[in-house]
Amino acid sequence: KESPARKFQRQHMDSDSNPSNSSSYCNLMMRRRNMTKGYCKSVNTFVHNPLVDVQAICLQKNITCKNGQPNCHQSNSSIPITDCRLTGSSKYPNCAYRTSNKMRHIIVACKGKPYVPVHFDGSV
Ligand SMILES: Nc1ncnc2c1ncn2[C@@H]1O[C@H](C(=O)NS(=O)(=O)C[C@H]2[C@@H](O)[C@H](n3ccc(=O)[nH]c3=O)O[C@@H]2CO)[C@@H](O)[C@H]1O
Repeated sequence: KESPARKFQRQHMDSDSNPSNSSSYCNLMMRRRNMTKGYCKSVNTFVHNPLVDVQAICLQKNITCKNGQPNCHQSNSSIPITDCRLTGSSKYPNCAYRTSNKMRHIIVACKGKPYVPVHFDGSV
């Protein structure tokens, strides 16, 4: 069974690539990372920093998550991300995404021992 930490890495980590402004990045990556099975995941962010840098965000002060839980943390610097957003004309199983590269502070929820990212809460 996939752990929450591994699921976060599968869904949100892409340290090896720079934010590519190729419009096919999201179409490829959403499939490759298994987020188009059964339904097209509507919004997903990939983070392009090394995993250790994203794990270090859990050491920042606690802030409230969107769901009200108190275990979120915001990166103190802005980092390169790629937001993937389903297009209106997308028809399952052909999930079509708009790819947008951004520099943002990201907000993650952390959990467990070791205390690591398990959920992407948003970016600012
Ligand atoms: N405090 C917590 N502590 C611990 N765990 C917590 C906590 N909160 C949730 N989980 C868990 O996380 C799991 C999960 O998948 N939550 S999810 O909201 O659907 C994820 C969002 C995100 O993937 C994506 N999105 C969204 C915006 C954006 O900019 N970029 C972007 O990628 O869209 C998704 C839907 O919004 C779920 O098992 C829930 O129980």
